[in-house]
Amino acid sequence: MISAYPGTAVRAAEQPLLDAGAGPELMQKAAYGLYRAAAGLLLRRRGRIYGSKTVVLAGAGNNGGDALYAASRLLARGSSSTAVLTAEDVHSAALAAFRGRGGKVLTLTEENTGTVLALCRSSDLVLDGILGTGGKGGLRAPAAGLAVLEPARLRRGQAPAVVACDLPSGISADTGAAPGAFLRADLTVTFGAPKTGLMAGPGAEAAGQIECVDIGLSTHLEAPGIQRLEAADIAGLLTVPAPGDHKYSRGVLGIAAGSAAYPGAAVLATGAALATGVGMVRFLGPEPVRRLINLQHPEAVCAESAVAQTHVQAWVAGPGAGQDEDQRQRAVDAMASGLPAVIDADAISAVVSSLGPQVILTPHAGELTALLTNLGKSTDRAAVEADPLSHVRRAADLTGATVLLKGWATLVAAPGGPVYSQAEATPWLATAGSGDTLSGILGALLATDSAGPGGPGHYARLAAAAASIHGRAGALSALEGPVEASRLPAAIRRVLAGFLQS
Ligand SMILES: NC(=O)C1=CN([C@@H]2O[C@H](COP(=O)(O)OP(=O)(O)OC[C@H]3O[C@@H](n4cnc5c(N)ncnc54)[C@H](OP(=O)(O)O)[C@@H]3O)[C@@H](O)[C@H]2O)[C@@H](O)CC1
Ligand SMILES: Nc1ncnc2c1ncn2[C@@H]1O[C@H](COP(=O)(O)OP(=O)(O)O)[C@@H](O)[C@H]1O
Ligand SMILES: [K+]
Repeated sequence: MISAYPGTAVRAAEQPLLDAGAGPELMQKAAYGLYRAAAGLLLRRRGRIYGSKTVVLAGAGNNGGDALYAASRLLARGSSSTAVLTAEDVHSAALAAFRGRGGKVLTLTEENTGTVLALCRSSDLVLDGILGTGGKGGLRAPAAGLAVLEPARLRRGQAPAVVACDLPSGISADTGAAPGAFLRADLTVTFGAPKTGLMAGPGAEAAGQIECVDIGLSTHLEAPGIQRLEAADIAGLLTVPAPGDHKYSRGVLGIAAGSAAYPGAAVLATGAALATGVGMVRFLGPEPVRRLINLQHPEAVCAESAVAQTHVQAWVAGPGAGQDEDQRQRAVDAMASGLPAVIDADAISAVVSSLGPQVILTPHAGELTALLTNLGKSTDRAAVEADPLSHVRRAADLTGATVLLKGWATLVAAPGGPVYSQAEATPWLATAGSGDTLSGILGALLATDSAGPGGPGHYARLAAAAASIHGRAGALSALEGPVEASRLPAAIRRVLAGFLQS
């Protein structure tokens, strides 16, 4: 499990160490970690550090100091380096060390921004030390003019590797929101602990890969703001059938999905649930959808009954339900049943407040916007996308349900906390029907959950595990070309086989 902390909490944890005079030592530890990561990247990209070209973007604070000290170490290994100062005063000792190793220095102005961008683009590595946890708002001029710099991962052809020092400059270390211009990185080397701003919203997209350098803060940190499940955590959440099990004891999942208008969503949710592994799927829906389900999945047991007459351990309701009134009623009944229930897509419009954490809402940003607006907290999609962490927390607190907000980094908030973030996905998953398969995966995890409620955040953990399995399946599928939702179940089976063998 990876634990992330708001920038403000990390600064508070640093304070006793700073008061004890350990500031310079902490900075040297941070700079050494940054240098090691940057040197590793240079070695992977060009085989050696000697002869490489680096640019350090250095702002007024300690973030600039870290980056300048790291670049000094690269200078000592034969890299040529230019420091571009984005503020009048930068960390004087670090700048002196950089100059002492033969680094060149220039000051950024609006007039020379074009030249500096060209210098960055022709270099091997750019170290972003403009702003760290002390940043307020987006990048200001003239540094804002550097926000157009694209890191290598977003550009085919020649581009520098961009390494962010502690966090991408211009991103809120607490929320991941981008109040204005910000820089994107290939790799973020963060100090003390990952910041929550690296795991949500624009911050998660801007960070690229995340590497954490231990500078000895862990004993000073309290409750994390965001957690991220790793492979071992997910493997521990999966229920494997025991020798004495039968199909009913393994867990039966009820799926109320699809409509005459959108039958395919029901097939995708059912296929993903079966691939994740359940004792049985009981499918409820109109006759043409049932026929299609049975053609694709003969093992699904189909009926047109109501939720109250259907004995299951968990529900999925909503994918492809469209305006079908019977499916809408089934979603309402599933939410009221007290059983774990995934409420997706069109069924999210039937959500009221006073739900329990066993109800898991799975909106994308547009659906979350509509949900919050229906609950009297009017917002718009741009605001949700700019700061998804605050919005997903608000939705969980308002409804009492667990809320999974889909995106590049999928966030899951339990009412009152905790929050999980999973970012194993690929943008190739942004394809119609892919969300329906996520519902099926999560439904299967809920139906087969042998651990039961198990304390606050239990359902959020299962939802985070489902998002991770979905993301990994998407990434695996994308290795063979563009992702088709109907091919995800095969990839889900491979991902799960990997977890179960480990
Ligand atoms: N403390 C420790 O123990 C350790 C800390 N470490 C490192 O220190 C970093 C935090 O350092 P920091 O506190 O100096 O803040 P930092 O983000 O570098 O810059 C603040 C300066 O920027 C300015 N500024 C603010 N917003 C701005 C904007 N939008 N656009 C332009 N300027 C803006 C602001 O000026 P002001 O806004 O107040 O006028 C102020 O001058 C942390 O991320 C980590 O890298 C490591 O070495 C490990 C040990
Ligand atoms: N840019 C992206 N990068 C990674 N995953 C994404 C991206 N955009 C969307 N996804 C994922 O794709 C899925 C899309 O779900 P959704 O919009 O509900 O699709 P549908 O309703 O068509 O099934 C979600 O799991 C989401 O997290
Ligand atoms: K930075």
